[in-house]
Parts: sequence; structure tokens; C-alpha cells
Amino acid sequence: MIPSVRAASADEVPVLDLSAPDGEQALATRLREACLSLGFFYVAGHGVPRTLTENIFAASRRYFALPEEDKRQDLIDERFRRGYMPIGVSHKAPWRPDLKESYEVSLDLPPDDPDVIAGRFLHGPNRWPARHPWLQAAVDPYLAAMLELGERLMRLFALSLDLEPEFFVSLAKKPTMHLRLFHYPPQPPQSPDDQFGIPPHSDLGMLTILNQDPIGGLEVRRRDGEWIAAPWIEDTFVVNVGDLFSVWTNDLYVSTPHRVVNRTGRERYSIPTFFSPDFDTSVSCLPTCLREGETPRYAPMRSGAYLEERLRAGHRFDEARRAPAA
Ligand SMILES: O=C(O)CCC(=O)C(=O)O
Ligand SMILES: [Fe+2]
Repeated sequence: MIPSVRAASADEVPVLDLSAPDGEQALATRLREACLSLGFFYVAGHGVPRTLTENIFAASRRYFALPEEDKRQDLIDERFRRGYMPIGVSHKAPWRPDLKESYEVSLDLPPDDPDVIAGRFLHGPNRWPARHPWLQAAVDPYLAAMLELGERLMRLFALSLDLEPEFFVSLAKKPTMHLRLFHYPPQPPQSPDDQFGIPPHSDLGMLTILNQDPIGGLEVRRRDGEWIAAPWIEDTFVVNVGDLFSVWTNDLYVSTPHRVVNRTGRERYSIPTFFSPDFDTSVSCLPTCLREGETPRYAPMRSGAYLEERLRAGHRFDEARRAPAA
């Protein structure tokens, strides 16, 4: 098992209260400080009703408690990437397969949407088990709340970089977003050093809003290389930037590596929502982020193509089709 790491101190993980009366510019300044240091921060005062969180966690627990044969009726499809992802599919070299199962939801596009008709990767309808209507009933309102919170944060991110407030929102009219219900079984104490719930990685897109349960297990790598355990703070979301911000800001805002190790002996559930801009968005160093004498560290890229490459590299669908071990 990976040796355990120290708990983050309170000043290492800033908490931004979005309901504070000091105004958006003050919040944007705090957000900037957080992104210049750890690249992770918490948001409180976010306005997302607590019942939405309680309901989606309850539905997630209920779903993952179903027999494997039942969940496999919702087996994820390689093109739209929606539905049930058993243990074994998320598997990135050189690590062992992730010790987690998931249910994947994205922006729900109707069959007559031009991108769906064109067969574009990730563009499609969500997938819901008709036998378990409570799943969609809990996820849909939560997803709507995440879209709203995501826009609020995108405006703050824009302000924090001296951009006009709608800069990121206007790039995300049909965002390639993913809401993922995760279940991490407890990791056995004798598990090898290359076994994680999720191995060290940076997030692919623009920003991530994570809802975690009180179990713990998320670990974040500081800029000096030390790993620290992210705390659980009641009624907050954990926010971090993804790789696109490293490109936009020339590493001023770093897409911080993180991982999950569930050492607690208990089941862990978490619900990250990932935001990326529209599939064809071209991403390159922002003029407001290029300091004197610097040159862009990353070649311009297309958001969707980057996402596709990384998603295809990190998943093994032959594992999804294999019958589960008896
Ligand atoms: O489950 C968590 O706490 C983190 C998940 C994560 O890092 C990811 O899916 O990218
Ligand atoms: Fe992540």
C-alpha cells in the first residue's frame, strides 16, 4: 500500500465563500491566489441545495449496491461513454486498473442534434436504466445545479485573469462535460504500491467540481512535490483546474496532479463534474498570461481532440465486454 500522507493544513486549501458580500473581484483575487499555489480550493456558500447532494449520494449508493449482472445491463458504450463502467475499464499504464466502478453521465443531447447525427465522439443522449428511475430523478437536478455553478466559476476564473467575464462561458455553449458517480471499495492493506482508486493524474479539461463523502482518500501533490490529504469540509465542493488552464495561462494556474487511495476500510463515494469548452475550441496561451520575456510552453490545441486522445488512452473497453469473474 502507498504510505499514508499528512493531512493538509487549513491554509493550504483555501475555502472561497461564494456568498460573501465582498464582491466578485475579491473572490476572483482569492481564486487566483489559490490557483497560483495549490491549484485546488474549496467553495462554500455555493447555493446548491443540500438535498440535491443527499439525494444523488443516496442514489449512487443504491445503484452500486445492485448485483453486478443488473448494473451490466447499463454497460458503458465506447462512443457516447455513458452508463455503468465496471472495475477494469479505467486502466492507465503503468498502474493497475483503478479500484473503482462508476456511472457516467454527460450533457444530454437529443438524437436529432447535428453532432449526434454526425457521430461525434462523446456527443449523445444520456443513458438511464428504466428499471431504476430513481437514478435519473436524483442526477438530473444535480447536473443542472452543476451547470449553473460551473458558469459562476467560469466567470470568476475569467475575472481572475483580467479577461472579460463571459470569456470562458462563451466558449462553453455546448460544453463537453462529464458527471461521474464513483464508488471506491476499500483498498486491502496488503495492496501493492501501484494500486490506486485513481492513480496520479491531472484533469483533462477546464475545471472540476468534486463532491466527496466524509470518508477521505483524495490526495493532492503540492508544487514542491509533497503529497497531502485533502480534507472533507461539510457542504463544500472541491474545485481544481484541468490541463487546459495550464495551456491558457502558461502554467500560471497549474493543473495539479492528484490521486485517490481508499485506505479507510470503508466504501467511498464521490461525484466529480468535469467541464470542458465546446469540442472544437482552440486553446492557446492567453495574452494576459504571457509575462515579459516568456514564450508559450504549449502548442495550441483543440480541446475535444485532446480530451479524446486522453480518454481513449485511459480506458480499456475489452475489459468492459469481458464477463465478470464468478
Ligand atoms: O474521486 C475523487 O475524489 C477524485 C476523482 C478524480 O480525481 C477524477 O476522476 O479525476
Ligand atoms: Fe482528477
